[in-house]
This record gives sequence, structure tokens and C-alpha cells, in this order.
Amino acid sequence: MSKVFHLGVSTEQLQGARLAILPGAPERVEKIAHCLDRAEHLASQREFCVYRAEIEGRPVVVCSTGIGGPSTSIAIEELAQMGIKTFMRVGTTGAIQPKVKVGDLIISQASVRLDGASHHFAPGSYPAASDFYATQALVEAAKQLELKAHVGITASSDTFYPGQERYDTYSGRVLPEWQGSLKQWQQLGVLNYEMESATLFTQCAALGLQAGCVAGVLVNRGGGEFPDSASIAQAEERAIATVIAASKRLVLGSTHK
Ligand SMILES: O=P(O)(O)O[C@H]1O[C@H](CO)[C@@H](O)[C@H]1O
Ligand SMILES: O=c1cc[nH]c(=O)[nH]1
Repeated sequence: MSKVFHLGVSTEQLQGARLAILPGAPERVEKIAHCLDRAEHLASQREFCVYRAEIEGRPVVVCSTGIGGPSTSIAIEELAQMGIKTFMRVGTTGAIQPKVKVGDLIISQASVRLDGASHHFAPGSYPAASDFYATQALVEAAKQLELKAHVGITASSDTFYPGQERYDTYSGRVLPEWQGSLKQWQQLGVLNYEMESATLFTQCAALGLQAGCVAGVLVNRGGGEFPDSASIAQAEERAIATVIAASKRLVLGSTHK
């Protein structure tokens, strides 16, 4: 019963699970797992907290990725080694289009590759595209839950501050490469910023795996507002409800790999 290096769990412990729900934050794993049946904590190492649980009697995994591409790529690789084929990211995000409100959901159809890790799996000309069926399941789940969801392109950055063109920082500046980038993405119809989907989509597509991503909107960068804790909790809860409903559709349906 050998255990994978970073996640610290074995194939046997996953009991044949083929789908994983991937929040960024380790503290969200327990919360998600306890919304499912028969949740069992398997391991916690570094940023990776792993639970096995069940949806409609089928085993699934809930595993945190940590922030950003490098740790996300490790979680995907080690879960794939243990038989996971479908990777459903659930996270939080900052919107950049005025029509997107705090508390809405963003379902990423594809991502701008502002990361480094995705370039270790496929050249820059390769698209960071979600799996059609995983995305469709997320869209249908949000509709079923009567939640406002925007479907489109996400900018997925390795950094929270310069790569998302934030000036309220220690230095107060960003490199020329990023100056005006927020406006450029807005003009190109990009909906939001987050930090893992470019790696997730590129790695999974390149390896023949299935990936989807839903995020709750914490802030709209245009409005400059920072939400209160109730709004943050609501955005998280909506994204979690959606990823669980979508995962149920996938494990019960025929489009799950
Ligand atoms: O809420 P999570 O999933 O961590 O997602 C977002 O929040 C973190 C930044 O605060 C990044 O990981 C970003 O992608
Ligand atoms: O603005 C935001 C909010 C959450 N996560 C991000 O990466 N950016």
C-alpha cells in the first residue's frame, strides 16, 4: 500500500474513486466532504488535505490544491496516478466585468495562461480549455440551484498582486508587462482573475483527463469594494453547492470519464 509522495494517500484508500473535487484552500476540504456521504479524512500534508467521501454511493475524493499552478499540478498528477479522471475545481475569484456581481458564480470555459506551470505540460499555443461535459454539468447545476452563473474566459495568474495588476501593495508598482493588462483583459471579454485554472485545464487536456472550474465572486475589481465576511461565505457556499451538484450529475451520467 504505497502512498504518493505529496498527498500521502494510497490508491487503495481512494476505493476506486474517479472524480475529485478540488478547492484551493485546505480548510474548505472538510466543509465540502461533510456535505457528502461517509466522509473520511485520509491525510493532511503541506497544502494538501485529502478526504474520501461518497456521492450516491460512488466514491469521490476532495483534495485541496493550495494556491497556484505548481501545487495544483502536483495534486492533479498524484490523483491521476491513483485513478482520478475528472477534476472539478471550486474556488473564489475577483471579477473584472461590471455585469458580474459579488456572490455570482463564474464557470470558466477556458483560461488565459498567465501561469508558469501549464507551460511544463504543453506549449503556449495550446489552449487552456475546460472539458465540455464537466463545464456543461456545472452550468446545469447552477441552473438547477437557481444561481446566477457567468460562463466564459478566465485570466489565471501565478500571482495575486502584480499579475492581477494590483497597485495597493508594498511597492505600489507593477512591471510594464502588467501595466494596463486588467483593462486589456476586460476589453477582450475576460470575466475574472483566479490562480489555478490555467494549469488545471492545460494539464488535464494534455493528459486526456476531464476538468471543470467554478468560482464564487468575492470582489469586483471595477467597483473596488471588498466584501464583508457574509458575502464571502455566501460566494463560497454557492460555489460548493454547484460543484457538488455538478459532480453528482457526472458520477451518475455517461459523460464522466
Ligand atoms: O479560493 P481559491 O480556490 O484558493 O482561489 C482563489 O483564491 C486564492 C487567492 O486568494 C487563489 O488560489 C485563487 O485562485
Ligand atoms: O481578486 C481575486 C480574488 C480571489 N482570487 C484571486 O485570484 N483574485
